Amino acid sequence: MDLVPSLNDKLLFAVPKKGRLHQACLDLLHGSDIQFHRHSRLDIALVKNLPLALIFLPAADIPTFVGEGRVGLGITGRDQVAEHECMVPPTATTGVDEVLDLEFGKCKLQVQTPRDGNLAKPEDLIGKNVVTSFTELTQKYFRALEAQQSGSTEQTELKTNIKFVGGSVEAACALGVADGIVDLVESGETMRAAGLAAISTVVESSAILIKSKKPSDPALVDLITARIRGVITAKKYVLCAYNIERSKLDEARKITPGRRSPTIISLGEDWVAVSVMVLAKQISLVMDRLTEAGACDILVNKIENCRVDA
Ligand SMILES: Nc1ncnc2c1ncn2[C@@H]1O[C@H](COP(=O)(O)OP(=O)(O)OP(=O)(O)O)[C@@H](O)[C@H]1O
Ligand SMILES: O=P(O)(O)OC[C@H]1O[C@H](OP(=O)(O)OP(=O)(O)O)[C@H](O)[C@@H]1O
Repeated sequence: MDLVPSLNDKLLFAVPKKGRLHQACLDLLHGSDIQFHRHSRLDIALVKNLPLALIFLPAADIPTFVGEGRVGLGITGRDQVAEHECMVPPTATTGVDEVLDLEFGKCKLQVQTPRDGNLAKPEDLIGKNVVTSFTELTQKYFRALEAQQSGSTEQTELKTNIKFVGGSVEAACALGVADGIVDLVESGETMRAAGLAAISTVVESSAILIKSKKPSDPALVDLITARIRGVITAKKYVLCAYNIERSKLDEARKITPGRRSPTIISLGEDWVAVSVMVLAKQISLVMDRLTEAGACDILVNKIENCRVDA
């Protein structure tokens, strides 16, 4: 099946084809009712219910495709955008704009050295071998460090030797290829298992929705952004409902102010029913405090989807 001709009138949306961001992106598309069928081995899928086509690409390549403009929207890590922008600085018409922080894929790009060695500060790596998949950001980082150390603003040749590897970066020190590495850390398990410790952070990252400077269908970009924002917000909040005596309502409102305000329904002269959005990670504490304040019949519901102000 030749899909390419049918892409002409479609907004293209790049999604990581594998790796750490892939499944979370598929869940987000599902939650946003972006319906598609991907044929096996095909990296293009037409969306059934919107004038949109998904392009499955490596996360590292997505800033290039969106930055060039033919692909209007994309999801990748902020680290990948930063790496790309070091290599190809954005102009008025090229490069990408960040639309939304998607609040998954959180990690840090960190300088790491052997735990039992004597390289405790990033300056100790100047003039040594550093291995990474993020060569542009690493060069920028060591260039700044070397300039700071020499006290000169003049650009001289980089003393630190930066080498690229595509994966399993953490093996480089043990194999004698590197004195230190610059790699992503989330839980820190990979780093600790390799006998390494983080000595500095280059950038902090999470998955982001990006768009090109002039997408072919800005209205559709806005619609997809609103849908995705709704799914992200729904995951972050729960809906809490409780009953309370009217005389205790002021205290309860302080505990659950809501995003705009709680919804309050009268249950006769003395009692009210309250319904309010609460941050999911705070709900246990909020329920404890509501109980103390005299609330009863407290119920908590998941929010499947929502449209609320940013
Ligand atoms: N351990 C992690 N925790 C959270 N996010 C991560 C982690 N590792 C990578 N990421 C994010 O996911 C993006 C893609 O990284 P990943 O290593 O999955 O890419 P890949 O190279 O396409 O896949 P693979 O490693 O399977 O070849 C990174 O740029 C980063 O933003
Ligand atoms: O701090 P942690 O939770 O252990 O995660 C960090 C690891 O995750 C990423 O690699 P990934 O497993 O995606 O594979 P890769 O080494 O092939 O890139 C990253 O490059 C680290 O190796």
